[in-house]
Amino acid sequence: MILFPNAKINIGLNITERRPDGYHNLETIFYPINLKDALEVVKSDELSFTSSGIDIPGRVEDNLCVKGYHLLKKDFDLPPVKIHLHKNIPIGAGLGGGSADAAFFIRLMNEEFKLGLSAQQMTGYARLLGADCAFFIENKPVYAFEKGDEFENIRLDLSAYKIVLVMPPVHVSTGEAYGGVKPTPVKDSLFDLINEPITEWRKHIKNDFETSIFKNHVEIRGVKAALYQAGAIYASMSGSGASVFGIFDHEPDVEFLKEENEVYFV
Ligand SMILES: C[C@](O)(CO)[C@H](O)COP(=O)(O)OP(=O)(O)OC[C@H]1O[C@@H](n2ccc(N)nc2=O)[C@H](O)[C@@H]1O
Ligand SMILES: Nc1ncnc2c1ncn2[C@@H]1O[C@H](COP(=O)(O)OP(=O)(O)OP(=O)(O)O)[C@@H](O)[C@H]1O
Repeated sequence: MILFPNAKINIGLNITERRPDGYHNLETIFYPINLKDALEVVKSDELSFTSSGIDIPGRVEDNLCVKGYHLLKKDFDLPPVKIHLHKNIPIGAGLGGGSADAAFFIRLMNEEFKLGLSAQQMTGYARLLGADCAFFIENKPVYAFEKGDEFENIRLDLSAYKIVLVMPPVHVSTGEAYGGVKPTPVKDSLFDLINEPITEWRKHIKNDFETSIFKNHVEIRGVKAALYQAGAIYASMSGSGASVFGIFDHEPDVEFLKEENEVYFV
């Protein structure tokens, strides 16, 4: 069976406090976008993992799909499988690519081997693999809070707009990004702010990671400025970076950004 795990963007991201477990409480809007990996799983004689496309750093046993297999294997009598991942979603981008692979792997195994897991149970497994993973089980626009793994449904449809995603030639690790932020409680919640017209978002909706990441990586700040110059209604870094997205009400001319960056229309 083949599934196509998609990326997400964060519209606003407020890091509100440090938790006793070393993680941070936050609030953000997760929005799924049309940039996808391809994940294939077939029954086999032994467990294996291969990948193509963008190179994935790290050991095979640390790949979130392989970790997902071992997690489910604890509770279910699973046969060995051959996993192949074609990687299109940039890594170290704040797009949740690895997390999407993990969640879609759980969904795929549930369907292929009739594990009978509900969405809520799959979300429980996904949460154990990473804070971002849980979102990709239901994979619809949500307001997320706590570690980013508790959700409230929202109505948000950006299909009438053009979303341009820019990946500068820089990778930011999630750990590095959290290390640079001073948690601050919020006055106005994103849960309400997201209902304002998009033309108002620029004034009120921010990503707390930008301050420190822009200091260390001026080229990322440059991309955001360029998207506004090209006429974006709203532009922001996604998650912990390094990708930056712009929301436009027209097809923008962003040819000039392609010289230095990867550019996607999502
Ligand atoms: C930046 C975001 O992408 C926003 O959606 C996420 O918060 C990151 O989620 P993720 O990559 O799934 O994170 P995990 O793999 O669970 O954790 C990576 C590292 O990020 C930090 N981390 C992550 C999530 C969170 N709420 N607080 C944290 O402090 C921790 O240092 C952790 O060791
Ligand atoms: N299936 C996978 N795809 C990509 N990276 C993976 C995968 N499984 C494990 N990883 C590991 O995760 C690391 C990427 O995580 P990182 O948080 O830096 O980037 P990200 O893709 O932007 O994710 P996020 O949006 O959650 O921050 C890689 O260095 C890699 O070692």
